Amino acid sequence: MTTSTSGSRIPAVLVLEDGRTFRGRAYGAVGATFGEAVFSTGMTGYQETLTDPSYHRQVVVMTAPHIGNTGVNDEDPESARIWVSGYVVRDPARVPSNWRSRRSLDEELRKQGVVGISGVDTRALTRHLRERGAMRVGIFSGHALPDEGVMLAEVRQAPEMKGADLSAEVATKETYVVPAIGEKKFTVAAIDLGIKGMTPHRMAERGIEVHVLPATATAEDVYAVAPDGVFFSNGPGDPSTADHPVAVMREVLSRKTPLFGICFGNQILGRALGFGTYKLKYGHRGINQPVQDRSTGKVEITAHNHGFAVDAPLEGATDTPYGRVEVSHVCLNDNVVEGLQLLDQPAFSVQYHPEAAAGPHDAAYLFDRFVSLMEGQRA
Ligand SMILES: NC(=O)CC[C@H](N)C(=O)O
Repeated sequence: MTTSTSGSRIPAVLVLEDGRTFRGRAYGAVGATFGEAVFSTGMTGYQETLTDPSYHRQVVVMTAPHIGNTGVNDEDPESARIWVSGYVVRDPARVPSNWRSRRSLDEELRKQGVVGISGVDTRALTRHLRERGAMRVGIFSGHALPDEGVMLAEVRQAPEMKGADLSAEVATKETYVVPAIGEKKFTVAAIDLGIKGMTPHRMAERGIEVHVLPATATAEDVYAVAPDGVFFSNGPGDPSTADHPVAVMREVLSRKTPLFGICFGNQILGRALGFGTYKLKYGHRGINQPVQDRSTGKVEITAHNHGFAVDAPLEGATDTPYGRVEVSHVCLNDNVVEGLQLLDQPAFSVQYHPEAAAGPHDAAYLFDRFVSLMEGQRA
């Protein structure tokens, strides 16, 4: 039997920056942590969520009440470590059960020093965040907790997500290559702004050799790999700070190289084309978000993790220095822009996660569209 904090008696308290508090018990590491409080509606896929670098500096609240049921395996992580800065659950599994499970989730959180809290009414907390918006939060655990006023002051001193430039903190420092599976058909330069492991894998499955470059890569670095296409990844932080990738993308657009972006990559395309980005009240996070592909009219259920969005006109084409652009995808819950498609050159992006880790596979066709753009360029 592994020791577990899921039955822990160590007190913990969650303090929101507006002064609301929730009491519970320590889960994972014991200590104090800070971040932006956000909620995820995924019923499964907690390992993918925890290890998605886009969650850097966020404290994730799980709306699904039972977390940890399938333990922790060695196959599902999306990167080499847990990135969330804190984790909030209602009722952690006392005994994980799955053929792939190697250890319990609370053990893994402790091993990686991630402070969490359990026994919280995560529905009430989520409703609060939905009404008031995402905000800073602290989790404090231990037998001798500071006064509430002290904790609140610490929460209010933590950095905000708005204005945060975080890609370089999570991205690879060195270029690495993910080989094509089977016959190699294309080379893609992928700018790592916080890339999830499944993304190059989805490309590799389609015969693409993926050169994953650091967030600081220049256009020269990109073209040094002689790419058939260029990809801009997901990543943490505020897209309004991403001036360097925006400049690199403009170079790619001016050369008309096939281009695909996911999530942060979509926001960077928006900015490269001259649109603004803004912070959503509480964002989209989970694996059950309905999106419409306006080119086919089809509705897909998709995985999301974004707190910012592109401010582009939903109807009609907009003229940009790189030709006309249309909003290709919209979220059916709130009409947020979920994709951009250039009409006069081979470039597009989506705000959500076709790599589906975790999440439904409805949007896998987007990787095929990227392949078609690269084929079209060769024809
Ligand atoms: N998953 C992502 O790429 C997120 C993009 C950006 N950090 C946001 O919150 O909107």
